[in-house]
Amino acid sequence: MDMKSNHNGPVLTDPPPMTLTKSRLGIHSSLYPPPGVVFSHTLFLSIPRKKPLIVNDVRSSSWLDAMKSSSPTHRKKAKESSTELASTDTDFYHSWMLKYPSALTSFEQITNYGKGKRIALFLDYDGTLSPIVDNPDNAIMSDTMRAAVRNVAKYFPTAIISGRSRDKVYDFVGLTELYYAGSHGMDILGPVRPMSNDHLNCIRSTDKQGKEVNLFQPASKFLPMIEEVFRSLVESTKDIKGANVENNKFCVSVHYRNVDEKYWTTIAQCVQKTLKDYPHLRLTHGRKVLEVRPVLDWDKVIEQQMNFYVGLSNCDDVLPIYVGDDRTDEDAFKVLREGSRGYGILVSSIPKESNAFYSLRDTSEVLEFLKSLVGWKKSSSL
Ligand SMILES: O=P(O)(O)OC[C@H]1O[C@H](O[C@H]2O[C@H](CO)[C@@H](O)[C@H](O)[C@H]2O)[C@H](O)[C@@H](O)[C@@H]1O
Repeated sequence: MDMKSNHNGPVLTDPPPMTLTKSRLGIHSSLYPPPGVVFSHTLFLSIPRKKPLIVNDVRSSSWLDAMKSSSPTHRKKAKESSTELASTDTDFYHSWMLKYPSALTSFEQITNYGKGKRIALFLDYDGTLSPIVDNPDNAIMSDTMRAAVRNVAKYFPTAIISGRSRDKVYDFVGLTELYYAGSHGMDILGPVRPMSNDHLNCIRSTDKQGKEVNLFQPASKFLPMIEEVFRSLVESTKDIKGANVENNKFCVSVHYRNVDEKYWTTIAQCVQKTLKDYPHLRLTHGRKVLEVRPVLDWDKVIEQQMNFYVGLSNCDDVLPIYVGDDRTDEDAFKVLREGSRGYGILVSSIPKESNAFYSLRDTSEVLEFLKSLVGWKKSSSL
């Protein structure tokens, strides 16, 4: 595992991603040249390397820079929602949108590509379906958004992908007709299909309603380690006012949104100290959150997720659309972009570099986009 410093600060990375092909995604589109490579059914869980983890010293400015840039501040957010946006900010946003056009104004272009294909929707939860709030337990989804998600799922296979534990995100969304992927895709529950997902090393299980389901947990052996790390981080951060450690089953979130900025280094030091004892875990940055997760080949995890939902048969006609706001969603955007396979849509009210194709400003635009998809589907099937 290498330690790489980029403009976002230090991120512990997995081995360099293998070249992605459409056939590796297992779902092809006639929009792009045919791959000519046969999809392999191998299980992709990579074995963590024994090499000791090298973590950059948290006192280096890159850690703090990454932490500071991980989400707009309250002041910035207030300004963004104001109708009196400074004209320079507006200009900056509009020039950024030339690179990441609005998925609403480009809707016709997206649906033109989607004609004759099955659109599969992947929706992030926090910041995409529910607005970012100070307390993670209060990230409630509006009834209007729930109705829109329920509606869209009638027409397109729809999955909620979250960094949270699967149970927690299910409790927030509460729709049985969806697929749920918790812990950034390390915990997926889905229906049993004919020609099942056996090649993905799924196990049969039953859901809360007692229905038979497929369960995909590529990081199950990390469970005791994550539990241990969770307890250790709760203990080491207990005296930092505002710090909140969330157990997301196969990963742990250390929130610093409510911590005074002068203690951010202390938070980072706690995480760094813990990670030193666990070379098979890595750190990623989210929105005012440090996330500890297993070292896995993330391209493969994402690839498998997509195969899990859409299946491998008749997959040439699938167009995946992934909507998300976070740095962790970038992994999925990258897989879609590099495989020239589908569209990433970044939800952001501030300009930022992304692997997405399109953008939406906030959750209200996500709502509008979902409604538009339903409207388009209804009118096209008349
Ligand atoms: O993949 P996601 O569904 O976007 O999950 C990513 C993290 O989301 C949550 O944290 C974020 O949202 C909170 C509520 O709005 C906010 O308080 C926090 O600052 C954000 O980072 C969740 O609590 C984390 O566990 C997820 O990893």
